Amino acid sequence: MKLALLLSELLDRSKYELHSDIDVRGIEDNSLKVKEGYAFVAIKGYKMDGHQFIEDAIEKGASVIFGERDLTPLKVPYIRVENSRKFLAKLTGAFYEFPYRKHKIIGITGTNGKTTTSFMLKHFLEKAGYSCALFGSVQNYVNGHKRTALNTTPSPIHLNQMLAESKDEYVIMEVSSHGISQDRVEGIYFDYCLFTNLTHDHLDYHKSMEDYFLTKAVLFKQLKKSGTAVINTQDEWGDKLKSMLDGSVNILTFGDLKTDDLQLVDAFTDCRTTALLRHGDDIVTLMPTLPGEHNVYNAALAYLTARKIGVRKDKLLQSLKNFSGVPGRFEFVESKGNPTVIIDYGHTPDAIFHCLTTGKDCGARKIFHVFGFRGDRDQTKRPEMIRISAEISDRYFLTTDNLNETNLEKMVQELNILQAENGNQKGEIVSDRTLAIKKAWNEAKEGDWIFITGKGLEKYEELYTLKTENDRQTVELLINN
Ligand SMILES: CC(=O)N[C@H]1[C@@H](OP(=O)(O)OP(=O)(O)OC[C@H]2O[C@@H](n3ccc(=O)[nH]c3=O)[C@H](O)[C@@H]2O)O[C@H](CO)[C@@H](O)[C@@H]1O[C@H](C)C(=O)N[C@@H](C)C(=O)N[C@H](CCC(=O)O)C(=O)O
Ligand SMILES: Nc1ncnc2c1ncn2[C@@H]1O[C@H](COP(=O)(O)OP(=O)(O)OP(=O)(O)O)[C@@H](O)[C@H]1O
Repeated sequence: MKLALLLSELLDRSKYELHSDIDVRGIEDNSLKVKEGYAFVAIKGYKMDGHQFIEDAIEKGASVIFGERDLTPLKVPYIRVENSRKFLAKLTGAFYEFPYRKHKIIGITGTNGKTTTSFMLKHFLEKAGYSCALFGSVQNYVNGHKRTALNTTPSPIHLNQMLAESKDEYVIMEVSSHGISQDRVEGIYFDYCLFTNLTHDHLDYHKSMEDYFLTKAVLFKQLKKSGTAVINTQDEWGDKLKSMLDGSVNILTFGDLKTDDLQLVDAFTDCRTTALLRHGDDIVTLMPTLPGEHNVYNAALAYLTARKIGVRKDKLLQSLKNFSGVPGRFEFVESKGNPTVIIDYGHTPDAIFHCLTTGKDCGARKIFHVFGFRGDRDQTKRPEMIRISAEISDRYFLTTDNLNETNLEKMVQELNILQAENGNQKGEIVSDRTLAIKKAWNEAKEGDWIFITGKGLEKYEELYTLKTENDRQTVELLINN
């Protein structure tokens, strides 16, 4: 594509008219991936500064460079832009001819429940006959095919590539706060934006809950004029979001007040929570196949959105019965005569609270809990997670999750301090995750429930004693021995 055409909607003509005829064959922000004729956008990142790799990009064949710094003339044209991240997203959108415009776009944000709500909504829409792409943390789905997901919200290059390839009528995407703050969805306008909840997480990145909230709120500024915000107002931040948006966009709310569009009237909590809801003048009984009141909230948001899209109530209730769950979210591993094991991705205080409480509601005799913390990630949530586990479970094992840049000795030292300050005598530190699971397995009896939280079905990144690849495989090994 000629540079002039590519930039016509993005920059003032004076910035590029001398180079209008340059042919741009692709776009990259990673010099290692640049090919002949590509545009390279230099981004100042968290670890590195892309401006350092400009020469590298030129050597690989870049035909034009964009960046934020004033630079001495280069071998190829250099165009300075205000904000490289925003520009990369807009440039990629233009390169793929604004592919979001071909689809109905649904963005889901919030601390917990994005993946579950997105899977439920995809299921609802597909059962109603719509084709549906999904971009999220478990996997991406495009034109009915699965692809590996590297980030919850893909980079703008990957995102626009997938939007361009997708022939799906609807595209559902999980939008993380990192994705929003790094402008990965810049230039994309949404038909629906959903807000699940906001609780303690990512305060290593956002510094305060207010800052975290304001980042999430940015997504709702990208609603189309005809778009709708679907908000869980039971959550205090959801309520705040509603007040912030009131009068500026269409809003639908799920909550426990008469003024809510979908009102939670009652919830009967046993293993499969049944919820009685009022939708306008209609009474709806939701019974998600996934246990827990939190999954009623997820199902309610998906239901409200699908109804607004036009799917009939009876179709939705019928398809909810066939929902087969989400990989690694309250995933049962059951075997005769053994304890029940639940593998769950929960890695926030609120998530483990909901998970363990659901175990109690399901009639677990004793609750065993195996969990750890990601190295280099929000350390302020750790004490609360231990306090919740110590209060609800009968026995808990603190172990390792992905260590990232932290070394094992340092993590174990931290676990010891955290346990001494926040735990109780029910807790024990077993740093090898597979051995922690084994210990829980050996102590628990039939009728007890073992919760292994934090990783879902993610692959282990550390080397452990049992040579398994994830929590599920570890449990299966123990069952079969
Ligand atoms: C801290 C963080 O979020 N980093 C994200 C960010 O990377 P960055 O821009 O800071 O990259 P950097 O390594 O500093 O490099 C700067 C620039 O130099 C370029 N470079 C680098 C080396 C080189 O040789 N040549 C070169 O050109 C890089 O391509 C980049 O453009 O932008 C990248 C592209 O969009 C992301 O892939 C990357 O996500 C990393 C991998 C990550 O793990 N992020 C996590 C925290 C994240 O985003 N998580 C959320 C979900 C959170 C949740 O809900 O749990 C998500 O949406 O996935
Ligand atoms: N509505 C909810 N409220 C509180 N906790 C929830 C809710 N939904 C799910 N959870 C818990 O959070 C965990 C992660 O759920 P899910 O993957 O759906 O959320 P997510 O927002 O995609 O998370 P992440 O951003 O970490 O990928 C679940 O395994 C469960 O323990």
